[in-house]
Amino acid sequence: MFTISKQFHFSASHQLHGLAADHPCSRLHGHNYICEVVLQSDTLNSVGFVRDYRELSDLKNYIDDELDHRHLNDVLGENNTTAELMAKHLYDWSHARWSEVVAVRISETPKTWAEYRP
Ligand SMILES: Nc1nc2c(c(=O)[nH]1)N=C([C@H](O)[C@H](O)COP(=O)(O)OP(=O)(O)OP(=O)(O)O)CN2
Ligand SMILES: [Zn+2]
Repeated sequence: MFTISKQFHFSASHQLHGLAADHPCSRLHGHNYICEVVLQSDTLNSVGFVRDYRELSDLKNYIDDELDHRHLNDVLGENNTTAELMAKHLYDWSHARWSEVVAVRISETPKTWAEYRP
């Protein structure tokens, strides 16, 4: 099995709901996010790629246009904007385009990662 991944960086604000009132993440705040998309395949194309990293540029465009420097609560509607749910959102978006996508990981801080892998 071959595994490749690529990271996409963006900055955005959010506010989590359902937490204790004194939880800092109940307040409006922001992160420098990293989205890492993971692709796997048993086979390689004629060049030797699972998929050309450059073919993932539509995800970069989506992140730049729809998520970067935006308020994620507005983008995701009523949904909470936890890292777990952001990973699921970006997995669904990516897997619909590239069948080799098996997981998406989201980092909000240098110490944290959340992964969605069905
Ligand atoms: N399982 C999850 N826990 C938390 C999430 C999340 O998305 N999933 N999100 C947050 C906050 O939005 C934010 O990520 C803060 O995280 P935290 O680790 O508390 O960040 P700090 O820099 O304040 O942590 P330190 O321990 O002070 O370094 C919270 N939890
Ligand atoms: Zn946060």
